[in-house]
Amino acid sequence: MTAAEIRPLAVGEERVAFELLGRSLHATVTDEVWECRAGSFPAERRFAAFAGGDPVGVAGSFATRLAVPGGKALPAAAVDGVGVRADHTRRGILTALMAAQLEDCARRGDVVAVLHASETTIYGRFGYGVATRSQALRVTRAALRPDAPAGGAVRLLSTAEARDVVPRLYAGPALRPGMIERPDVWWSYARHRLIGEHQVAVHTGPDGDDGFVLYRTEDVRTFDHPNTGAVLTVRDLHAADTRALAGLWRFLLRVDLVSEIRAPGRPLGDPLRTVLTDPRAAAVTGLDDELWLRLVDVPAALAARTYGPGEPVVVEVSDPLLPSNTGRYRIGPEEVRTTAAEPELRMAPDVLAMLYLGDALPSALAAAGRIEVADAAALPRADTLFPVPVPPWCGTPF
Ligand SMILES: CC(=O)SCCNC(=O)CCNC(=O)[C@H](O)C(C)(C)COP(=O)(O)OP(=O)(O)OC[C@H]1O[C@@H](n2cnc3c(N)ncnc32)[C@H](O)[C@@H]1OP(=O)(O)O
Repeated sequence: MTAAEIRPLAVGEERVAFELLGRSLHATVTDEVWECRAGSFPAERRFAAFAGGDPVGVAGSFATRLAVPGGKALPAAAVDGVGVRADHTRRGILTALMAAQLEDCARRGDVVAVLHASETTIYGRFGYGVATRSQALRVTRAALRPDAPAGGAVRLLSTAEARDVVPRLYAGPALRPGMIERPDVWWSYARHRLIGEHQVAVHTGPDGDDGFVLYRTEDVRTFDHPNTGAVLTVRDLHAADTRALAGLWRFLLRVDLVSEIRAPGRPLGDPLRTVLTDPRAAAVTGLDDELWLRLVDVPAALAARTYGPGEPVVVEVSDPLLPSNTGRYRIGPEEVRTTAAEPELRMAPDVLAMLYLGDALPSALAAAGRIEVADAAALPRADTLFPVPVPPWCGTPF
């Protein structure tokens, strides 16, 4: 238990809370930084811990929607800005903030909460599980196949144009499970940092603008290596289809004086390799957990997604943090309902979250000891119900 007082952040306390957050993340908050960030750090939806009148911990969220398998977009809390002052850590402050925040999310009607974790050992205990993963690509000496989709045009935008065009072009949840809407509060900072600090190119296909990429280049020449090309880093790339994706990569690969393109945070199964003459020219250099998911309203979340064909399974969930989720659910392609039937599989909320967007396979989690199997016949059924054809991916930092 913590001795700190946990309460909603009040209007007027935003900057002092943001400075505390900055210190916990080893960042300095100058007037200039605050000017860029103030719009993305409202008091609303933010909880703080106070000790001796000073804020010593903070955790916030913004309202968004998360795409789930089948095409629905659910009300979601995107959790951000979590930090505890270094002289108050490991006293239960985060635990108290997370409890207050989850209760608040439930009250507001958020069906799920999502976050990106600074460290992977923190959030499982609060019911968050890894629901999407991403890969980092390193592209060198690559060229597109002659039969790769073509025909579109790419143009570079000025920063002012990009601030207007890119938010309208981002299609978000319409594209893929795991993606979220980017509300104004998100764009408020992204307009400064993401757009302001990157080159922005837009792809136009037969039906108009259908993709964009934000990238920056870094001059890595040295005295000993004066002819080394720059490193181009892709920061945000979204394309409506493979034609737009190929068009944007065709453009990137033609930027002069570049020796290497780095593309972190790309989806698993990115079609890039399929349109290159040499798939190995796009090497996978990293595999990361991406979006962490927490089902805030388990029955509503389970009912909102679609499932693969097959017989239902009975899953028992125990959720000490949000006890109304505790129960037995009969999950099948026709319907999801609570049941009194004996459970076939038992799992904690973080494990259900890992299955929910289709990223993890039930039998793999059972083999790892994360799912308690009461009836082994249920596992192959669960393996056909939960997975999805295209790996889920978020693609939005927050
Ligand atoms: C969504 C985001 O914003 S991610 C950014 C998160 N913020 C940061 O990483 C900033 C730097 N770190 C911090 O501010 C703090 O260490 C926090 C917020 C991560 C944790 O805050 P604390 O108040 O110390 O957490 P709290 O005391 O409630 O710990 C709860 C449990 O989690 C464990 N834990 C907390 N942080 C960590 C960590 N970084 N690594 C491993 N375990 C951790 C604690 O040991 C404790 O375990 P126990 O219950 O078995 O004893």
